[in-house]
Amino acid sequence: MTVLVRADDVTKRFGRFAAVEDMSLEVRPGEIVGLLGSNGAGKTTLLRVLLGLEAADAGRVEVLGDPPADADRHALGYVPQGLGLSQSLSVRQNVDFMAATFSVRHAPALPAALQAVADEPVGRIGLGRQRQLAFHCALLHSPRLLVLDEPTSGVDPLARARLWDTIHAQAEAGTGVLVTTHYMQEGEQCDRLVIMSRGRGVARGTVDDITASSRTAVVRAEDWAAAFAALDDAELPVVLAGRTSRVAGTEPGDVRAVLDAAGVDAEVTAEPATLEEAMVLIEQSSRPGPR
Ligand SMILES: Nc1ncnc2c1ncn2[C@@H]1O[C@H](COP(=O)(O)OP(=O)(O)OP(=O)(O)O)[C@@H](O)[C@H]1O
Repeated sequence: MTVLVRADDVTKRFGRFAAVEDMSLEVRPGEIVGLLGSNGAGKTTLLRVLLGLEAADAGRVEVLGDPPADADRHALGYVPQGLGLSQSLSVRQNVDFMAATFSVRHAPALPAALQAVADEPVGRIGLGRQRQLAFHCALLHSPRLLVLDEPTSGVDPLARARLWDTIHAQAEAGTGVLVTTHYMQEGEQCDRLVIMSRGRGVARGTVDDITASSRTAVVRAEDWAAAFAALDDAELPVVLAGRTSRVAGTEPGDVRAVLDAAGVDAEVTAEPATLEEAMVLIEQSSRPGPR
């Protein structure tokens, strides 16, 4: 099957600092690939290299079989973190501008929420609608590959769900989607994930692949506050989920020993880690050790 975008061992440096190092990934038609990682992991830089907005210092990138600089722009839709809209132009003028850029003769109708503010300058409409507009503009020319950099950051849960409906509809129609996100619930909506840490790819696969090797000790106690306090005092990486304490990457036996020493009666079981817990464990284990 066609590969829409492929990166092989890509490195991008700013001065001596490698923002992206030996990164490889590919996106095929109809799949949603999530690029996850903490702030500064290198996600945006990698997207910019894939789109030809930054030149790689090493490695190879192909967009529909061509180097990014020669890639057919009509095949690409991009929603950057900053949205790329003209703030002083109205909603309708932004759409007209993008339609003209891509020679789109029959632009799809504006969604109702944008129709209501069609003549407002973009700088005066809310962030949720601005994101919706950026999506609308990126999709005007029916791209084969959609690249989204934190597309739902700062929007309310309902607007986020709607944007994800659009992403799924695009993928179902055959568009390949590469999306960065900080929200783990969004990671769970992707077909595959690539996790970056300090510029490198540190894990990849489906959510199940990524969480499979990580376990969490789960503590249920009548005196849940005492259980949490004992585990926290022992400096275990404990978090509260309702009245249950979760200690990712820690053996139940070690957790039980702490609770026994503190005289807290509790049931301790091992469960699969959530994606968020697995991410924290992956991030910790990929940290360089003390020199
Ligand atoms: N033009 C640049 N010049 C120098 N350093 C840069 C430049 N662009 C990015 N960096 C650095 O490269 C690293 C990766 O940045 P990048 O924006 O790619 O990370 P990110 O994973 O997208 O982070 P975030 O989730 O916060 O957007 C950061 O340390 C950043 O400061």
